[in-house]
Amino acid sequence: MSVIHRHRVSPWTAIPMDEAYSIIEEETDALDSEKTPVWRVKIGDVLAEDVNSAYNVPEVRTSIKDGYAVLASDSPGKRKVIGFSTAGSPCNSTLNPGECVRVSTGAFVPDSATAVVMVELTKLLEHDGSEELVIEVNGTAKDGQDIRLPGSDTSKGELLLEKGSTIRSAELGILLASGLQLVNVCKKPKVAVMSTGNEVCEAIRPRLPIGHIRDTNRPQLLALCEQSGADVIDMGIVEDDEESLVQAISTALSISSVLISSGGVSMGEKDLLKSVLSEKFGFKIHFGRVFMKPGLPTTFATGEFLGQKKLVFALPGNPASSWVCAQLFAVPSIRKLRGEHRIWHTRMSAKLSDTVKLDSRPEFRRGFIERKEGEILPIVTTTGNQISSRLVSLRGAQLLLELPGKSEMSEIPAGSIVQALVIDRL
Ligand SMILES: Nc1nc2c(c(=O)[nH]1)N[C@H]1C(S)=C(S)[C@@H](COP(=O)(O)OP(=O)(O)OC[C@H]3O[C@@H](n4cnc5c(N)ncnc54)[C@H](O)[C@@H]3O)O[C@H]1N2
Ligand code: MOO
Repeated sequence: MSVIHRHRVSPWTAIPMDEAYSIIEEETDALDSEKTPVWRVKIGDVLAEDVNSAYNVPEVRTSIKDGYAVLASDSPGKRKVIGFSTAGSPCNSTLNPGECVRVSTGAFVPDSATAVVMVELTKLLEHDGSEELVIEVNGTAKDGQDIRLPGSDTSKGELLLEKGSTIRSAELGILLASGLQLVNVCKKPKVAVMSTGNEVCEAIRPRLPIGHIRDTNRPQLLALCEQSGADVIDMGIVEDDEESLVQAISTALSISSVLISSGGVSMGEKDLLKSVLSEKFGFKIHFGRVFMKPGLPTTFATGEFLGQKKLVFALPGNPASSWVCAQLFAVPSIRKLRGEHRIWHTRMSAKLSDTVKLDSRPEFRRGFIERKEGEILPIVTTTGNQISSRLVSLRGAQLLLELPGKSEMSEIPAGSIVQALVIDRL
């Protein structure tokens, strides 16, 4: 299209954030799952089924203490040690009055025993040089004392991990403890990432011609998607012309479920992403602008390619815009594709350290938090100048402040409580 024919007013309504979130949730379907041997399940995998315990834990009565299995009905005094039950070597001798079995923590408690007395409450009276023969128990034991009953930790059939749980170190142990051999794990989405723009160059180039810029969006987006659980595919930099875009997008869609691009979605004559997606691929553009800052021209499209549904996040080229919009839209979508239940960033309250002037659009300022003595809420400070081109406004960002658009209120004073989305470790 020649520049003389470009739109002079955007044909795209800037939709509110909530609507954009709903569309993405609606259009993203969890991918299929596959049966996987439990020993192959990795940190970050998501379960596609509930995991129930295949047996009781513990399976038998076990000792909570290192000590002696006794009859609670015996009075304090001497006990003959008739055997020992250690973890892995159970002893099931029948106890008569005045007898005990030495037990260690986690070991089987003989069926006839009714309590365990810990070693600290006993005295050694006789031994044969290596083994205890007679001990003395100080005080009386309560019925059931220090005995862990079968199924008291988890019972057979109990829900251990819910479908949609992400495997972390604790969940890995719980999964292995379940006794399952195979478990359904969600497949990871393949996400292709490309940068567009004739001025965009590989970041590692030592020198760039005037008017060119280093591609920082693509490495950032690849890292963010990978960190969010996707298998990423680097599609490189694509020139701003229809033919190159069609070619690159076709390749990307043939090997991925999701395409994330940056650049080429605004009002310039080279901003071809929307028209290429709708006219050359027949994709539905669900939104072409969102009433937000940064990221006004953020575009989301879906369509069929080679018989499969594909999602496209065509993000603005400005570095802060592409990264913030990927956090807000692409990350939750990746989480949903890979079967996670909680897909949206956690929201928290924080106290503003400085007064902020509001923009006409709702704004997602980047911030970091500090704890101050005497303050209940964490204090949030923004990362300086928030212009969308300023890459370093992303540095150290833990939160995206959810600031409203300007109304009768044109600023939020220091000390006010604001809502923020948690995007990194606090
Ligand atoms: N007339 C209008 N102009 C602009 C509007 C508008 O509504 N009317 N919207 C502005 C907003 S808001 C944004 S955000 C940008 C987004 O524009 P594009 O997505 O078309 O992005 P480009 O023009 O291709 O690039 C913008 C900016 O970002 C730099 N860039 C691009 N790719 C990369 C990359 N991979 N790594 C680092 N930096 C990149 C590029 O050089 C430009 O400086 O449009 C406004 N304009
Ligand atoms: O919406 Mo844009 O990202 O402000 O420059």
